[in-house]
Amino acid sequence: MDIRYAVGKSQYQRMTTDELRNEFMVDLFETGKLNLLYCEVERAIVGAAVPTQSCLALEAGKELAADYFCQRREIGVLNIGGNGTVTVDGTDYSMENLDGLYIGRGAKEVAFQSVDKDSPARFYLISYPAHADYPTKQAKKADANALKLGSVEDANKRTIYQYIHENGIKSCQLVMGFTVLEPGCVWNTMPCHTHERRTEVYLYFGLDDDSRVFHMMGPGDETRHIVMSNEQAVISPMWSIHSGCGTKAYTFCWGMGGENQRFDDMDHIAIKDLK
Ligand SMILES: O=C[C@H](O)[C@@H](O)CC(=O)C(=O)O
Ligand SMILES: [Zn+2]
Repeated sequence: MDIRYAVGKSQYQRMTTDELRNEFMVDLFETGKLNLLYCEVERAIVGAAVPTQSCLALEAGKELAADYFCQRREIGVLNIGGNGTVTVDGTDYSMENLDGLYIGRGAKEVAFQSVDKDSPARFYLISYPAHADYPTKQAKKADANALKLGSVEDANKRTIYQYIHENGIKSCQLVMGFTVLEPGCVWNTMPCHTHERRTEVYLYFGLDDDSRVFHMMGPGDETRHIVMSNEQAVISPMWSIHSGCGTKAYTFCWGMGGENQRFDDMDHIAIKDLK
Protein backbone atom coordinates (compact mmCIF):
# COMPACT_ATOMS: atom_id res chain seq x y z
CA MET A 1 0.00 0.00 0.00
CA ASP A 2 1.18 3.52 -0.72
CA ILE A 3 1.89 5.86 2.20
CA ARG A 4 0.91 9.53 2.17
CA TYR A 5 2.86 11.68 4.63
CA ALA A 6 1.27 14.73 6.24
CA VAL A 7 1.69 18.21 4.78
CA GLY A 8 2.13 21.12 7.16
CA LYS A 9 0.25 24.40 7.07
CA SER A 10 3.30 26.41 6.02
CA GLN A 11 4.28 23.98 3.25
CA TYR A 12 0.69 24.19 1.97
CA GLN A 13 0.90 27.96 1.45
CA ARG A 14 3.40 27.58 -1.39
CA MET A 15 2.06 24.52 -3.18
CA THR A 16 1.12 24.43 -6.86
CA THR A 17 -2.07 22.85 -8.22
CA ASP A 18 -0.22 19.62 -9.09
CA GLU A 19 1.41 19.46 -5.66
CA LEU A 20 -1.95 19.94 -3.91
CA ARG A 21 -3.51 17.20 -6.04
CA ASN A 22 -0.63 14.79 -5.42
CA GLU A 23 -0.66 15.34 -1.66
CA PHE A 24 -4.37 15.57 -0.85
CA MET A 25 -6.33 13.88 -3.65
CA VAL A 26 -6.86 10.12 -3.54
CA ASP A 27 -7.85 8.02 -6.56
CA LEU A 28 -8.34 4.35 -5.61
CA PHE A 29 -11.30 2.84 -7.49
CA GLU A 30 -10.08 0.26 -10.00
CA THR A 31 -12.16 -2.54 -11.53
CA GLY A 32 -11.24 -5.97 -10.16
CA LYS A 33 -8.91 -4.55 -7.49
CA LEU A 34 -8.70 -3.67 -3.82
CA ASN A 35 -6.47 -0.62 -3.36
CA LEU A 36 -5.43 0.93 -0.05
CA LEU A 37 -3.66 4.12 0.96
CA TYR A 38 -2.04 4.64 4.37
CA CYS A 39 -2.24 8.30 5.46
CA GLU A 40 -0.05 9.81 8.16
CA VAL A 41 -2.98 12.13 8.94
CA GLU A 42 -4.79 10.34 11.82
CA ARG A 43 -3.28 7.03 10.56
CA ALA A 44 -6.31 6.74 8.32
CA ILE A 45 -6.38 4.01 5.72
CA VAL A 46 -8.56 4.85 2.73
CA GLY A 47 -9.51 2.05 0.35
CA ALA A 48 -11.62 0.97 -2.58
CA ALA A 49 -12.61 -2.56 -3.59
CA VAL A 50 -14.35 -3.30 -6.89
CA PRO A 51 -14.70 -7.09 -7.07
CA THR A 52 -15.69 -8.62 -10.42
CA GLN A 53 -15.18 -12.35 -11.10
CA SER A 54 -13.46 -13.28 -7.87
CA CYS A 55 -13.74 -12.13 -4.31
CA LEU A 56 -11.18 -9.65 -2.93
CA ALA A 57 -9.72 -10.34 0.51
CA LEU A 58 -8.53 -7.54 2.77
CA GLU A 59 -4.92 -8.17 3.84
CA ALA A 60 -2.96 -6.37 6.55
CA GLY A 61 0.11 -5.66 4.42
CA LYS A 62 3.58 -5.13 5.88
CA GLU A 63 2.77 -1.50 6.75
CA LEU A 64 0.50 -2.66 9.61
CA ALA A 65 2.90 -5.29 11.04
CA ALA A 66 -0.27 -7.09 12.14
CA ASP A 67 -1.55 -10.65 11.75
CA TYR A 68 -4.72 -9.34 10.07
CA PHE A 69 -6.07 -5.94 9.03
CA CYS A 70 -8.45 -5.43 11.96
CA GLN A 71 -6.10 -6.67 14.67
CA ARG A 72 -5.78 -3.05 15.89
CA ARG A 73 -8.21 -1.28 13.55
CA GLU A 74 -11.85 -0.62 12.80
CA ILE A 75 -13.34 -0.03 9.33
CA GLY A 76 -16.32 1.76 7.83
CA VAL A 77 -17.56 0.51 4.46
CA LEU A 78 -19.96 2.21 2.04
CA ASN A 79 -21.15 0.51 -1.15
CA ILE A 80 -21.52 3.10 -3.90
CA GLY A 81 -22.02 0.53 -6.68
CA GLY A 82 -24.16 -2.51 -7.53
CA ASN A 83 -25.20 -5.24 -5.12
CA GLY A 84 -22.44 -7.08 -3.32
CA THR A 85 -21.47 -9.01 -0.22
CA VAL A 86 -18.99 -8.31 2.54
CA THR A 87 -18.00 -11.44 4.44
CA VAL A 88 -16.68 -10.90 7.97
CA ASP A 89 -15.44 -14.04 9.74
CA GLY A 90 -17.92 -16.25 7.88
CA THR A 91 -20.96 -13.96 8.18
CA ASP A 92 -22.25 -12.57 4.86
CA TYR A 93 -23.57 -9.01 4.85
CA SER A 94 -25.49 -8.37 1.68
CA MET A 95 -24.80 -4.80 0.60
CA GLU A 96 -27.06 -2.83 -1.71
CA ASN A 97 -26.24 0.61 -3.09
CA LEU A 98 -25.58 3.07 -0.21
CA ASP A 99 -25.59 0.34 2.44
CA GLY A 100 -22.86 0.74 5.04
CA LEU A 101 -21.02 -1.63 7.33
CA TYR A 102 -19.02 -1.09 10.49
CA ILE A 103 -16.34 -3.73 11.03
CA GLY A 104 -15.04 -3.78 14.58
CA ARG A 105 -11.55 -4.47 15.87
CA GLY A 106 -10.75 -8.18 16.01
CA ALA A 107 -12.45 -9.30 12.77
CA LYS A 108 -9.97 -11.73 11.22
CA GLU A 109 -11.30 -12.31 7.71
CA VAL A 110 -12.85 -9.60 5.58
CA ALA A 111 -13.68 -10.20 1.92
CA PHE A 112 -15.60 -8.33 -0.78
CA GLN A 113 -17.72 -9.80 -3.57
CA SER A 114 -20.08 -8.58 -6.29
CA VAL A 115 -23.41 -10.17 -7.16
CA ASP A 116 -23.09 -9.30 -10.87
CA LYS A 117 -19.62 -8.80 -12.33
CA ASP A 118 -21.09 -6.55 -15.05
CA SER A 119 -22.58 -4.22 -12.44
CA PRO A 120 -20.04 -4.65 -9.65
CA ALA A 121 -20.27 -3.44 -6.10
CA ARG A 122 -17.96 -0.50 -5.42
CA PHE A 123 -16.87 -0.58 -1.79
CA TYR A 124 -15.30 2.51 -0.25
CA LEU A 125 -13.36 1.87 2.96
CA ILE A 126 -12.11 4.12 5.72
CA SER A 127 -10.20 2.75 8.70
CA TYR A 128 -8.58 4.12 11.84
CA PRO A 129 -6.69 2.54 14.75
CA ALA A 130 -9.07 1.15 17.42
CA HIS A 131 -8.51 0.57 21.14
CA ALA A 132 -11.59 -1.60 21.82
CA ASP A 133 -13.89 -4.09 20.09
CA TYR A 134 -17.31 -2.89 19.01
CA PRO A 135 -19.68 -5.26 17.21
CA THR A 136 -19.69 -5.42 13.43
CA LYS A 137 -22.97 -3.95 12.26
CA GLN A 138 -24.71 -3.17 9.01
CA ALA A 139 -26.18 0.26 8.23
CA LYS A 140 -29.19 0.87 6.01
CA LYS A 141 -30.20 4.29 4.71
CA ALA A 142 -33.68 3.88 6.27
CA ASP A 143 -32.11 3.48 9.74
CA ALA A 144 -29.60 6.34 9.41
CA ASN A 145 -29.99 9.53 11.42
CA ALA A 146 -31.05 11.91 8.64
CA LEU A 147 -30.21 15.60 9.15
CA LYS A 148 -31.79 18.03 6.72
CA LEU A 149 -29.63 21.11 6.21
CA GLY A 150 -29.42 24.09 3.90
CA SER A 151 -31.92 25.73 1.56
CA VAL A 152 -32.57 26.11 -2.16
CA GLU A 153 -31.86 29.88 -1.83
CA ASP A 154 -28.36 29.09 -0.56
CA ALA A 155 -27.90 26.32 -3.19
CA ASN A 156 -27.00 23.90 -0.38
CA LYS A 157 -30.16 21.95 0.47
CA ARG A 158 -28.99 18.48 1.44
CA THR A 159 -29.54 15.50 3.70
CA ILE A 160 -26.75 14.17 5.92
CA TYR A 161 -27.18 10.45 6.59
CA GLN A 162 -25.24 9.50 9.72
CA TYR A 163 -24.32 5.80 9.97
CA ILE A 164 -21.47 5.47 12.46
CA HIS A 165 -21.76 8.18 15.13
CA GLU A 166 -22.31 8.85 18.83
CA ASN A 167 -26.01 7.99 18.77
CA GLY A 168 -25.86 5.34 16.04
CA ILE A 169 -23.48 2.48 15.32
CA LYS A 170 -20.78 2.58 18.00
CA SER A 171 -17.07 2.78 17.18
CA CYS A 172 -13.80 3.81 18.82
CA GLN A 173 -13.09 6.92 16.78
CA LEU A 174 -14.61 6.47 13.33
CA VAL A 175 -17.56 8.70 12.47
CA MET A 176 -19.06 8.08 9.04
CA GLY A 177 -21.98 8.73 6.76
CA PHE A 178 -22.84 10.43 3.49
CA THR A 179 -24.53 13.58 2.27
CA VAL A 180 -26.91 13.86 -0.68
CA LEU A 181 -27.51 17.22 -2.35
CA GLU A 182 -30.92 18.06 -3.81
CA PRO A 183 -31.09 18.63 -7.57
CA GLY A 184 -29.86 22.14 -8.38
CA CYS A 185 -28.03 22.44 -5.06
CA VAL A 186 -24.26 22.48 -5.35
CA TRP A 187 -22.64 23.63 -2.10
CA ASN A 188 -21.71 21.36 0.78
CA THR A 189 -20.57 22.60 4.16
CA MET A 190 -20.84 26.30 3.34
CA PRO A 191 -20.71 28.16 5.76
CA CYS A 192 -17.67 26.00 6.43
CA HIS A 193 -15.78 24.96 9.54
CA THR A 194 -12.67 23.34 10.88
CA HIS A 195 -12.35 20.96 13.84
CA GLU A 196 -8.75 20.57 14.97
CA ARG A 197 -9.96 17.68 17.14
CA ARG A 198 -10.77 15.54 14.09
CA THR A 199 -9.52 15.05 10.56
CA GLU A 200 -11.81 14.14 7.74
CA VAL A 201 -11.75 12.34 4.38
CA TYR A 202 -14.36 13.11 1.70
CA LEU A 203 -15.21 10.81 -1.20
CA TYR A 204 -17.21 12.54 -3.93
CA PHE A 205 -19.47 10.29 -6.02
CA GLY A 206 -22.66 10.28 -8.08
CA LEU A 207 -21.07 12.70 -10.59
CA ASP A 208 -21.38 12.43 -14.40
CA ASP A 209 -18.20 12.11 -16.45
CA ASP A 210 -18.33 15.78 -17.37
CA SER A 211 -19.24 17.14 -13.90
CA ARG A 212 -16.74 18.24 -11.27
CA VAL A 213 -16.73 19.37 -7.65
CA PHE A 214 -14.42 22.20 -6.62
CA HIS A 215 -13.28 21.01 -3.19
CA MET A 216 -12.31 23.92 -0.94
CA MET A 217 -9.46 23.44 1.50
CA GLY A 218 -7.00 25.31 3.69
CA PRO A 219 -7.36 27.64 6.66
CA GLY A 220 -10.37 29.97 6.22
CA ASP A 221 -8.09 32.91 5.46
CA GLU A 222 -5.96 31.02 2.94
CA THR A 223 -8.22 28.81 0.81
CA ARG A 224 -7.38 26.80 -2.30
CA HIS A 225 -9.47 24.42 -4.36
CA ILE A 226 -8.95 20.98 -5.86
CA VAL A 227 -11.11 20.01 -8.85
CA MET A 228 -12.48 16.55 -8.15
CA SER A 229 -14.11 14.07 -10.51
CA ASN A 230 -16.35 11.11 -9.73
CA GLU A 231 -15.13 8.67 -7.04
CA GLN A 232 -12.11 10.70 -6.01
CA ALA A 233 -11.39 11.25 -2.33
CA VAL A 234 -9.61 14.10 -0.59
CA ILE A 235 -7.74 14.20 2.73
CA SER A 236 -8.65 17.12 4.99
CA PRO A 237 -5.94 17.88 7.59
CA MET A 238 -6.80 19.28 11.02
CA TRP A 239 -6.11 22.85 9.91
CA SER A 240 -8.31 22.69 6.83
CA ILE A 241 -11.85 23.57 5.90
CA HIS A 242 -13.63 20.90 3.79
CA SER A 243 -16.37 22.23 1.62
CA GLY A 244 -17.26 21.89 -2.02
CA CYS A 245 -19.15 23.42 -4.91
CA GLY A 246 -20.22 21.20 -7.80
CA THR A 247 -21.14 21.96 -11.38
CA LYS A 248 -24.34 20.10 -10.43
CA ALA A 249 -25.69 18.08 -7.49
CA TYR A 250 -23.56 15.19 -6.18
CA THR A 251 -23.20 12.91 -3.20
CA PHE A 252 -20.23 12.46 -0.90
CA CYS A 253 -19.13 10.14 1.86
CA TRP A 254 -17.51 11.79 4.86
CA GLY A 255 -15.45 9.92 7.41
CA MET A 256 -13.67 11.27 10.45
CA GLY A 257 -11.28 10.13 13.13
CA GLY A 258 -9.59 11.84 16.04
CA GLU A 259 -10.01 13.26 19.49
CA ASN A 260 -13.80 13.06 19.85
CA GLN A 261 -16.89 12.00 17.92
CA ARG A 262 -19.06 15.06 18.49
CA PHE A 263 -20.58 16.06 15.17
CA ASP A 264 -21.40 19.58 16.44
CA ASP A 265 -17.89 20.21 17.78
CA MET A 266 -16.97 22.58 14.94
CA ASP A 267 -15.26 25.93 14.72
CA HIS A 268 -17.57 27.75 12.33
CA ILE A 269 -16.14 30.28 9.90
CA ALA A 270 -18.35 33.11 8.66
CA ILE A 271 -18.55 33.43 4.87
CA LYS A 272 -17.45 37.07 5.13
CA ASP A 273 -14.20 35.99 6.82
CA LEU A 274 -13.10 33.65 4.02
CA LYS A 275 -10.15 34.61 1.86
O1 LIG B 1 -17.82 17.63 10.30
C1 LIG B 1 -18.76 17.29 9.52
C2 LIG B 1 -18.45 17.12 8.12
O2 LIG B 1 -17.69 18.19 7.65
C3 LIG B 1 -19.57 16.73 7.17
O3 LIG B 1 -20.40 15.80 7.76
C4 LIG B 1 -20.38 17.89 6.68
C5 LIG B 1 -21.40 17.46 5.69
O4 LIG B 1 -21.52 16.32 5.34
C6 LIG B 1 -22.28 18.47 5.15
O5 LIG B 1 -22.30 19.62 5.67
O6 LIG B 1 -23.00 18.18 4.19
ZN1 LIG C 1 -16.18 18.74 9.21
